[in-house]
Amino acid sequence: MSGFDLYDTTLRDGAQQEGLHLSVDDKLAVARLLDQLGVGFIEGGWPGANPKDTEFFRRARTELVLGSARLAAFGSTRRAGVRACDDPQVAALLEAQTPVVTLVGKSHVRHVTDALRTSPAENLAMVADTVAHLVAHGRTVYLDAEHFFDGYEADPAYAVEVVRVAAEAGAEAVVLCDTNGGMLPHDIERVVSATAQRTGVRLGIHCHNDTGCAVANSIAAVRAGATHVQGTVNGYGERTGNADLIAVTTNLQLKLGMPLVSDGQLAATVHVSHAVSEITNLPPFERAPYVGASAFAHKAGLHASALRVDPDLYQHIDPALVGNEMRTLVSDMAGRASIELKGRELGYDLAGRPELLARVLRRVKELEGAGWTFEAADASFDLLLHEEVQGRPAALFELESWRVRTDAEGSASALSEATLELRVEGRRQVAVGEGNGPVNALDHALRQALTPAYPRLVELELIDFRVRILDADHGTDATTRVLIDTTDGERTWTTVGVGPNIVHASWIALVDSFTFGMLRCPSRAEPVAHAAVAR
Ligand SMILES: CC(=O)SCCNC(=O)CCNC(=O)[C@H](O)C(C)(C)COP(=O)(O)OP(=O)(O)OC[C@H]1O[C@@H](n2cnc3c(N)ncnc32)[C@H](O)[C@@H]1OP(=O)(O)O
Ligand SMILES: CC(=O)C(=O)O
Repeated sequence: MSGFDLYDTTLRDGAQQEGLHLSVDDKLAVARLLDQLGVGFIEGGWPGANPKDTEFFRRARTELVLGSARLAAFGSTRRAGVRACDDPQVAALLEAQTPVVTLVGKSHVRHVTDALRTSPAENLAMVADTVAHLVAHGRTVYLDAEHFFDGYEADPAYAVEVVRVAAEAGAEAVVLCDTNGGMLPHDIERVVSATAQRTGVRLGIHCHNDTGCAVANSIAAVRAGATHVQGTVNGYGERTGNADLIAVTTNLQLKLGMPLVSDGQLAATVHVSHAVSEITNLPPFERAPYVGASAFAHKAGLHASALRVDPDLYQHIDPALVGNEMRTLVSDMAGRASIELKGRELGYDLAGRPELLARVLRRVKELEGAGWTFEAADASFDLLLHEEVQGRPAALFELESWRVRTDAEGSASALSEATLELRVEGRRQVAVGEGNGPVNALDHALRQALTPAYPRLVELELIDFRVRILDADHGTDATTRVLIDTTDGERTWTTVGVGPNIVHASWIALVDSFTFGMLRCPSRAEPVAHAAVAR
């Protein structure tokens, strides 16, 4: 939409988040993803502040080919008492060779006197000189008016004067910053409206999330006239973060009807959000609006019964618009409709089979009552459903027995050995496996017994193993729940086992993991295995 800017500051303000570290390669990769999202501006960092940001801009010149986004360098207004042309920090902004420069400038009079330790008049000159200097060098300049909202409450005339001075010096827009993030939407709407009326200057908004209102505040500002909105992917940022630019953009587009990005770019938002999470190495926030794994996940039986009729009944948008999907969760809050919908997701048509649905539901509720959790273990639920549909369990083998012993010499280390006796395709086998713990030993023994019949087992890797005590007051006598995540390199699935013996619970989850991997999750090269369980 022309005349409206989506401005991303993930690489600058987002990187100010505790625990978030980006290498130059990471920054370049994130910038490419942001471009896919359709933002107009990517703020790459503060050249001159650290070698990494300087290097980012140097490499960006040759390595970063952007579609529609323009790169912005960030820095502050010149120092007090120094000419803009003599300030090395301002020079670094020009050396970054970006088409856009965003300056942070003070707009709260107490920050001028107490933090900058200069006069209000000198701060106005710092803003005006630096903007004019950069504009004279051909840059599009934005001024981030720091602490604008607090400054406006303290001294509106001064805060507004900063806006005027920046615009007169050539700033493209002045971005009003809720730097401390303490505002509520009605404060933002009032102050943005008043500032627009008093100055006639094009305004932007930059919100932090300290009241949990950064997205709402950004939207309030747009409703009050702001035509430039700043934020970060996944809401990363200093303290509690910045406005999540994905939520802001999606709300503006889908709720306020502003055509900001193409349908394809909107549908890429889940991908971009998760890909950026991979790079930042911060797990995606499951309950994130629009893009979270739980954003369209339905647990309550009543919801599922209405969703079965029409997904719109319990969803505010079609998840496909943002590249997400609806999921049904099966748990002790499920009803028959939940089982039917989950079955549909897993490829079973259970419509018109009320007895089967009731039977599965009964089993789910009983097992959940005993500590199982199917919402976290889709693969175990799939196997349960498969058993009820087929009238027999999916099984790779018939078990005769297993045992594990653990030997320790001294306290430094312990070694486990597992022995399995089982029948695979009718042939009796005895397998022995060693491991650094009982589950590892069972894993090795089971692979040894099964791999000749199921060679694809070598592709399976256990990537996570989580144990939870279900009745903490029982101490070491407690019931345990084990969840195992497994991957074959293409898909990842979770299985569950429960029991008072932690090794037994692990065995159940391990067997489900292998069974699902071999019988219910065939690789594309192995359609035969799928046919073996065809319904
Ligand atoms: C609201 C925001 O988030 S704005 C972005 C903030 N981001 C960062 O601070 C990350 C990058 N920052 C840095 O690497 C460093 O702080 C640097 C390189 C910028 C400056 O480092 P130093 O020169 O050692 O100064 P230091 O960080 O101690 O203090 C900041 C200085 O900038 C001055 N300053 C702060 N805001 C402004 C401004 N808008 N205009 C001009 N000067 C400013 C301060 O008065 C202080 O000056 P002083 O050194 O004379 O006391
Ligand atoms: C500029 C900025 O990051 C802020 O005021 O929060």
